[in-house]
Amino acid sequence: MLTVYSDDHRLHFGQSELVDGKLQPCFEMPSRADTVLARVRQQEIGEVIEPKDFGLEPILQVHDAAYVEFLKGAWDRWAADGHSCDMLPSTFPARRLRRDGPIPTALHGQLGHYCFDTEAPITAGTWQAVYSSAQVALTAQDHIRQGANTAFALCRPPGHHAGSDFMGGYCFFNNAAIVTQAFLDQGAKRVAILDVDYHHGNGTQELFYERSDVLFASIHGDPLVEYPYYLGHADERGEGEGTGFNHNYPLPHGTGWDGWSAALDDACRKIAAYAPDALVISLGVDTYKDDPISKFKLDSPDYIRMGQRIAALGLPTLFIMEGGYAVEAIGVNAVNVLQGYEGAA
Ligand SMILES: NCCCNCCCCCC(O)(O)C(F)(F)F
Ligand SMILES: [Zn+2]
Repeated sequence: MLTVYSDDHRLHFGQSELVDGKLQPCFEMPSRADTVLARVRQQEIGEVIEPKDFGLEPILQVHDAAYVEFLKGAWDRWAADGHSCDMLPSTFPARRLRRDGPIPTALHGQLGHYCFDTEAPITAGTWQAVYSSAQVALTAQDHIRQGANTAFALCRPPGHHAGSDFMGGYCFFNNAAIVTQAFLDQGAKRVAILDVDYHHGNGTQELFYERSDVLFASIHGDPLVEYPYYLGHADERGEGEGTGFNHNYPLPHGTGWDGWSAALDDACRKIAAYAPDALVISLGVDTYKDDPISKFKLDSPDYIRMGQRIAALGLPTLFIMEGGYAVEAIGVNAVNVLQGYEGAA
């Protein structure tokens, strides 16, 4: 299995994550990608290549142009104002404020407009890192377009919380959505996205919610008790054209393989019935029992089973790296999915 990876991820390392009222370096740190890459190499799962540059066009098929423009110029404006620390929002358009009113000209006003939480710090290298992360995903997708059955996009920063015009939850560009749209723009009739990250892929859901050419299925911590809190319930089944093409599996804290895999089996049945031309996996491994910010109980062998179950669908499959914060185990767990998929485990 081909892996696509870029060292540019290192340009993004937030020092300001607000955890229980105190700022600390972000859990979403460079060593995450380094550990996965080391495991990919040690297990010799396949070639590792740098991304090609597909430009901004595929990103603009998913993300709002003004949002992209803001992201591209944000740090320079922040630095010009004399700042050198991470750029974080502090004011957001909550209910009954004008969310679709005039976008403020003030930098802080724009920042709050384009964020849904304080968990996507913009740093000096963030733009380059997120641009390259999207190119990593697009290069892996291109490998499948050219006939491969599968590929692994070792993306960092992740993407599934990013919507058309907002960042949040360590995410800026929605890599899974960008490659899904690329499949469709290249002629695919239907694409399924299976999000196995511990957190609901609110951005991915939002992007395709009213469409029937993308089926979205997500297995995640129940939003009643888990981030992102405000989307991801089972009653969210899509809207208009998209009704019936969105499937959420919210699960309680403490869920282990038995409960988790029952949801996986149901999601796979729905994906098989949908008969997509391609399958995109938002591969987060923060479902792991020792993950510092998550509360499921999967263990490393479970990720092999996860890969085997996904392989049984017999679809061209593109793995997109999302979350996972137990850095010592992230390599084994992520690559276990890939090896389980390939039957090598
Ligand atoms: N007390 C709740 C703190 C929540 N902090 C933010 C969690 C973000 C999770 C990001 C992720 O793992 O879903 C991604 F895949 F996008 F990286
Ligand atoms: Zn997550």
